[in-house]
Order: sequence, then structure tokens, then C-alpha cells
Amino acid sequence: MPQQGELFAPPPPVPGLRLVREAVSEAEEERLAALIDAAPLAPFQFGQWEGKRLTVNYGSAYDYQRARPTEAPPLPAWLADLRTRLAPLMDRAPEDFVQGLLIRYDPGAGIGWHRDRPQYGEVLGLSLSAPAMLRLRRRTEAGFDRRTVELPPRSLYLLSGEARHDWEHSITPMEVTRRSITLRTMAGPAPPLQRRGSETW
Ligand SMILES: O=C(O)CCC(=O)C(=O)O
Ligand SMILES: [Fe+2]
Repeated sequence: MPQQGELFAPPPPVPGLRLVREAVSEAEEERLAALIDAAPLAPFQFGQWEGKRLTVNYGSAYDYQRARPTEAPPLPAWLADLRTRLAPLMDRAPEDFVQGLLIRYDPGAGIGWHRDRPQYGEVLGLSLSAPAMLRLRRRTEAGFDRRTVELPPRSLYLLSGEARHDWEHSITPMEVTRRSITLRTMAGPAPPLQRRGSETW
């Protein structure tokens, strides 16, 4: 059974960040790991720079040369099916999550500080195979506000509101292989500024 909120017994470390533990069973985790490994993974490419993590995009991919999202193969049936089970755990509508990203982080791979591209909206992440440290930071006048959240294997996280828009995130380089499945909505029109971060958790 998914368990919600335990780690973040209120308030969450960053408004808009939610975590559901045991979002999938161990058997499902094994099945998803095999599906990720069987997907056409390729080293993440940023211009000339090649990242250590292996990725594949569905539904939409980001074209860094043109600085805009571009088409990608449709979500495979297993991923569309997973989306219908995961999105409701965060009270979200599955069909809004039109982008799928599979990642395998082999030892030494992580992801550096970034905010997801503004063309994308909310971010759902399923963390598999090994515990990971999700770090968050936000620039303040005095320096950086920082938080670190442990993502247990099989946990699902949501980046929305302030956590999505005002904070950067990164994953510490892994010592053992971790896999993740990220689902994203496309951004709607920019919300009025005063509504930012006013979501309820
Ligand atoms: O692996 C993860 O859970 C995070 C991936 C991520 O932040 C991204 O691809 O934008
Ligand atoms: Fe990200």
C-alpha cells in the first residue's frame, strides 16, 4: 500500500514537494527495472557534452540546440499504464502527464543542479532500485537555502508549485545503479505571480 506523508509529517521541506512511499511493489520495481534496461537508453547529450546518465524520452523531448521541446515516440503501453496508476496517488489526472523520461544512473552518475525546462509543468518522479538523495536549493540574499530529501526505492515524488519553480534540484552521484521514471505535464500559461507557491500540501 502506498504510504503518504510520513517523511514530511507537516510541513514538507519545501512547499510543493510531496512524497509517497511504496508507490509500487518490489515485484513491480523489478519489472520496471527490466523495462528500463530494455529501452533504447543513450547517454544524455547536451551539445558537445555527454552526461553519465542514460536516458530515453517519450511523448516529448527537449531539443537543446533549438531550445524547445520536440516530438518523441509515444509513451509505450506499459508507461501509459503506470501513469494511470501513479498520477492519482498525487491527486493528478494521468493524461496530463504527456512526457515520459526513463533514466538509469550507473555508479558515478548523478544529475547536476537544474530547474526543469519551463515548457514543462509539474514533475512526477518514481525512484527505483536504490535510495537516492534529492537535493534542493534556492538562492537567497544571504546565499543558498538548502534541503536534502532521501528518496527510498519505490517512492514517488511530485515537484509542483514552489518546489518546481523556485528551487533547483540535483541528485548526488550514485554508488550503485538507480533508475527513475519521470513524468511531466506541459506548462500552461504562466500563473499570476501572487499565486506562486500558494498551493496546499
Ligand atoms: O532521476 C530523477 O529522479 C530526477 C531526474 C531529473 O531531475 C530530470 O531529469 O530533470
Ligand atoms: Fe529535474
